[in-house]
Amino acid sequence: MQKLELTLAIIKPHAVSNPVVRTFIRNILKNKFIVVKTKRVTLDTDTACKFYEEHAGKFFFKRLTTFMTSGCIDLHVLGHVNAIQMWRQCLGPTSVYKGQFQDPYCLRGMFGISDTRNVAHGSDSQDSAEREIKFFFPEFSFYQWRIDDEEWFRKGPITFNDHFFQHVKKLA
Ligand SMILES: Nc1ncnc2c1ncn2[C@@H]1O[C@H](COP(=O)(O)OP(=O)(O)OP(=O)(O)O)[C@@H](O)[C@H]1O
Repeated sequence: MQKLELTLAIIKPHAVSNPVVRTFIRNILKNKFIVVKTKRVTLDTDTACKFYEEHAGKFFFKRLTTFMTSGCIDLHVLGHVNAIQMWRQCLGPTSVYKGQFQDPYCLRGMFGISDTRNVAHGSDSQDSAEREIKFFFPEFSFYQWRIDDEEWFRKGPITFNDHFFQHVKKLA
């Protein structure tokens, strides 16, 4: 049986505040992933700087942290056998301009405004997924999570097989 992989998706402020983009992303999440946990928060500057500390000193750091504190963000823990790569594939390249040329149907290609306002974040490895999920969901237990029961996440057609759900039940 394949192991369930988790990743952290952050929907950035300009995407959360746009109902069309928000609904589009929500449909992707509910059709392609199991949404394990979700919450909406507004970051303060200290938290944003800590989350992006690996970029401290880079020319875009101030711009990035100011943007990330400018409105609500949506945090989602996503599950799939290949969650990290799949979500990053949905996002497309960091550079919106590259996205528009390489894969015009990726989220950043379609809805990105600039390299900073590039729609959403996705963990880039299993280690960073674990660190980032714990950062925003300190209470999260990797062995005792449950499938989020928000109505709009439950409605969608989820196309996972029985083995997958048995595995999910065992973990929950
Ligand atoms: N050259 C740049 N100019 C402006 N903003 C940038 C630039 N490079 C990165 N950023 C911002 O910093 C964030 C983190 O950068 P990183 O290099 O980790 O990109 P990523 O791994 O593609 O994106 P993310 O970590 O957000 O999923 C990017 O999502 C983007 O908002």
